[in-house]
Amino acid sequence: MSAPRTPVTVRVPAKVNVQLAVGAARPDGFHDLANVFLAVSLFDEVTATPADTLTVTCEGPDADKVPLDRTNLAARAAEILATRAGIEPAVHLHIAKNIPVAGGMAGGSADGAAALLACDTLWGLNTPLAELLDICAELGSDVPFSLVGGAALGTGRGELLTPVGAGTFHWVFAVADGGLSTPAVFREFDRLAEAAGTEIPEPQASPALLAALASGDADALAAVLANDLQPAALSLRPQLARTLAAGVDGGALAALVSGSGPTTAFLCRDAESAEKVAAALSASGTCRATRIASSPAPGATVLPS
Ligand SMILES: C[C@](O)(CO)[C@H](O)COP(=O)(O)OP(=O)(O)OC[C@H]1O[C@@H](n2ccc(N)nc2=O)[C@H](O)[C@@H]1O
Ligand SMILES: Nc1ncnc2c1ncn2[C@@H]1O[C@H](COP(=O)(O)OP(=O)(O)OP(=O)(O)O)[C@@H](O)[C@H]1O
Repeated sequence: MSAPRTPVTVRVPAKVNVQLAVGAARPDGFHDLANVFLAVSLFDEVTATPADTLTVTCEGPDADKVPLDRTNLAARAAEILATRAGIEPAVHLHIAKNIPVAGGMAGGSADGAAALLACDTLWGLNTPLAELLDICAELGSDVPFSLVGGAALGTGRGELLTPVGAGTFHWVFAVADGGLSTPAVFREFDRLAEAAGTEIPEPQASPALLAALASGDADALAAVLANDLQPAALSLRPQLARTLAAGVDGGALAALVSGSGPTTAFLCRDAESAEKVAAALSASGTCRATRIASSPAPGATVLPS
């Protein structure tokens, strides 16, 4: 067990949920999900450097919206890992943030998973993957997927992962002004369901969606994309409907809210079409910025030093 003295940098992807089926609220406040995660090629990087105490810094266009105290998921990951190993979390964590903050793309979760892997490597712990995944689940429902990446079905509250097949797809993401709180979107989902008075069915992964995802057929996937949180996100942020429409008018095969939003995701036929959709979204004035990405992307990865 020898710990490298040089800094360790981990690259970690954002996610989009191509199916997000949400069940009724559980007694613990969480919702059971059938959550088909897809990692996309928008990345944060977390660098762990030996230090006297645990500190966090962040750079990037949204850096001012990222907490630098112990509530940062990267700091929490380092603390939990150090406590389990019986050592001090003597590390400086620097986050190069490219994933939209509070955007429904699991940016904080990504940094938690990246910091965990970076610290595990820096401290030479070689923690087994199953144990790393347990720590990820303790950090948040999306964090296990950020560690493994690719494409996976998440059940339970989203933390129990089964890998699924995925061909290549091209995406545009429209970044909105301001974020949406994930708990607030789930609460709005509950409120809308109660107002509608309908029974919420058990969440089930769609066989048609899994087949379309595996085939790499963008038209087939476009026909079955589904996010049960979308009505709740639109209820809290009605102007997102204009962004969704602008992307479809601009040539996207399909549009949906990414996870709990407010980032919107546009599935495109190919890389060339994605450029055109991004330009149309920018010209529409209905979003703050656009990002082009492809999927699937690898999970948290240590970069060569
Ligand atoms: C919307 C998604 O991003 C889809 O992947 C996730 O379900 C959210 O995952 P996350 O941000 O990691 O969420 P967590 O940190 O685990 O939980 C934050 C809050 O979101 C709500 N929450 C989250 C996950 C879940 N399956 N049911 C929930 O109701 C709960 O109010 C919870 O207190
Ligand atoms: N490393 C981090 N990066 C960004 N936000 C963080 C981080 N750590 C903690 N947070 C807090 O988490 C909140 C949600 O941020 P995040 O970017 O993870 O949202 P999200 O992408 O909507 O999450 P999800 O898709 O998992 O629901 C932020 O408003 C911030 O207060």
